[in-house]
Amino acid sequence: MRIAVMGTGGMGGFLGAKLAMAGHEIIFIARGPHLDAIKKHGLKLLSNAGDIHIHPATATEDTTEVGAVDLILFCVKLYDTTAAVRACLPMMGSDSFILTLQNGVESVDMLSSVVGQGRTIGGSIYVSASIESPGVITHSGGNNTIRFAEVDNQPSRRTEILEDIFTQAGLVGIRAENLQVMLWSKFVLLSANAGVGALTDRSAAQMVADPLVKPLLLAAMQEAYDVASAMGIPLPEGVIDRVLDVIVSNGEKQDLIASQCLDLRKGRPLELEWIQGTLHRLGQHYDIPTPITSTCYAALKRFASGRQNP
Ligand SMILES: NC(=O)C1=CN([C@@H]2O[C@H](COP(=O)(O)OP(=O)(O)OC[C@H]3O[C@@H](n4cnc5c(N)ncnc54)[C@H](OP(=O)(O)O)[C@@H]3O)[C@@H](O)[C@H]2O)C=CC1
Ligand SMILES: CC(C)(CO)C(=O)C(=O)O
Repeated sequence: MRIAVMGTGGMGGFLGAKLAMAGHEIIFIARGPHLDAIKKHGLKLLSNAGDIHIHPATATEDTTEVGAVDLILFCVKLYDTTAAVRACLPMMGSDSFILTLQNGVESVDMLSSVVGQGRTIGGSIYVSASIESPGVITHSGGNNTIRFAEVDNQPSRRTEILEDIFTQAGLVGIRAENLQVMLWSKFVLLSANAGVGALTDRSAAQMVADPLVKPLLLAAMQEAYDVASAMGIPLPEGVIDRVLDVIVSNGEKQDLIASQCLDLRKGRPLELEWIQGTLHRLGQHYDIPTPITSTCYAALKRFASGRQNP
């Protein structure tokens, strides 16, 4: 397949490298020194599961020179969404579709408002990956599972294709039965991990192992669960236990550290508005108290635009 990776960072670099190894034609959309390094030296993925070096790698910032692709993996930070989705338009032919792997629960709607309904599939992924240095991605943990669903929740040729390409690339691609349940199940993990993790500077497994922090993590997960329930999203009852299983079974070496925690350490902008901000606002709207989430939101807000000297 001809696949464009819009945003070759932690997530896009990880997935793009895996799919390139499986034989797909990957066009890495990147910018700045990272783009220069990929053009010169290729893209390196450093991972406990085995390092990969894609060299030469096709990379560009200019999406008008790419032509139509079959699939776009949408992997930019939420604050870059509007500009990046507009830049996807020149790469979209009549059958092209987008799989968004952005965190949060609003990405599909944000993309659809630009590319039109029915072009975007929602996805969620349970891995930790980040840009180590220009041209180099580190994959530090997670279970390599990617779930995805059409907006109407129906199986489709497109979800079959995604199952095939991810599985052939050594990942686990699973069609979810319900988009909102899929997104909110991850949001239960993400909002707690990203909020309490960034405030305490800890990975998920470290928080679970700390008797002072674990109750905060669990309370934050419960808040997301309660907001979802108030919205009528039927999350399975044992979802928090399942999330804890994912965290604990990964162990220290394959630990899930929140990308927001890594971004805070590096002084980068945060996705706070679409994670803690969204949950805080929904809690207020549905009259569900979210004290842990709202505290994280308030405390992290001054770092949301990034810091000059981290
Ligand atoms: N990293 C992770 O472990 C996980 C991340 N996610 C989600 O995936 C999404 C991506 O996160 P992550 O991979 O961490 O982000 P990164 O910041 O690592 O990567 C995004 C990359 O896209 C580049 N970019 C942004 N806009 C453009 C553009 N218009 N043209 C070219 N390049 C562009 C950025 O460049 P620049 O640096 O110059 O801004 C950056 O290199 C987020 O929503 C995140 O929450 C989900 C699961 C896990
Ligand atoms: C690591 C993980 C899976 C959960 O926090 C994530 O999606 C993120 O932090 O971006």
